[in-house]
Amino acid sequence: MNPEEEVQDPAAGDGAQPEAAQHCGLIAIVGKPNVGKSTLLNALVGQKISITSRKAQTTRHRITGIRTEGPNQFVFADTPGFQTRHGTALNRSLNKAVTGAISDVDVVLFVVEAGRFQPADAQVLKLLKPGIPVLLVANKLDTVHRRADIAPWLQEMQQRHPFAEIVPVSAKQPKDVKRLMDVCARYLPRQPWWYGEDELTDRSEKFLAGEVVREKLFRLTGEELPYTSTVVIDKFEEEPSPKHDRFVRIAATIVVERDGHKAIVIGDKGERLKRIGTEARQELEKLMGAKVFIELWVKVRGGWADDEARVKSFGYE
Ligand SMILES: Nc1nc2c(ncn2[C@@H]2O[C@H](COP(=O)(O)OP(=O)(O)OP(=O)(O)O)[C@@H](O)[C@H]2O)c(=O)[nH]1
Repeated sequence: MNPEEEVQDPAAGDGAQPEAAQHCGLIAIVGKPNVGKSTLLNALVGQKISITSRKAQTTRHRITGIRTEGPNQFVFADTPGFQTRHGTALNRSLNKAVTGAISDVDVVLFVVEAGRFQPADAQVLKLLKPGIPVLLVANKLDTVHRRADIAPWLQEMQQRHPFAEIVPVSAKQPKDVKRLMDVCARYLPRQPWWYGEDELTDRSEKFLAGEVVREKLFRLTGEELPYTSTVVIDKFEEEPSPKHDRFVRIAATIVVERDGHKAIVIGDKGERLKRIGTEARQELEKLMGAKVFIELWVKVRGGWADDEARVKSFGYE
């Protein structure tokens, strides 16, 4: 063949699959807060994409992670934990994001804690539409000490919903995650990939910057800070630099509800805020392959979770 005639498929990459053999589909991950959705997504994608934390409600946005392996491209939609105590504008916005994420997908992973089924789980299950296959992912299997206890529970779950399959896993066990991937692969329609083979997320670096700062904020303040605290990226600019291939300047504001929360974030002589900044910078430098300069501010905005317009202005639809 004349080399000039050779046509490269941009989505295919090296050693790629011919388009005709490609499978690709959208997989939604749903479940009540804290069941391990983000941990599972990160394990499925093979790299940290969504932000995890011990605190419930840390995932507020729909985040997609992408994994391409062999002929299969898995496109994952993470969803915010379903908040059952309704009321504030923030919670209404979270619930809307959950319902939005589960329509129009090829398969739903409904994540629960193995051996448990609580009213909040039932509420999420009620949102699932007929017609889309639902896999029951019974996570945190490692916390079930007597495996025999799980059999009656599995039977009970089969009564609750016509699950396409039940997959007990521990999101922290690579072999379980691989098994779950193999199950998911069966639900991907045969169609050309939507993304390049190496792409991991369609979120912008600016979005990831906000998520990384938020993760550090929650990790370093422990249980002291309510989840209504948030992070707004005010500036995200790439600047020319004589010393670095890439140099990115970021300014972010941590928005809290009370003066007392502001003091917690700042810490003794500003130590905590400084650590949040340093840890966020180090992680972003790795993620983006760039030198990063980050400046953090803390502002008090009382009751913002109750104010619909303000919730929108912070990027929650
Ligand atoms: N023992 C054990 N812990 C797990 C497992 N999967 C997740 N966890 C832990 O469960 C907690 C919650 O995990 P997340 O992944 O943040 O949960 P989430 O469902 O995304 O939570 P929201 O963001 O609140 O909706 C974290 O402390 C995880 O380390 C698992 O398989 N076994």
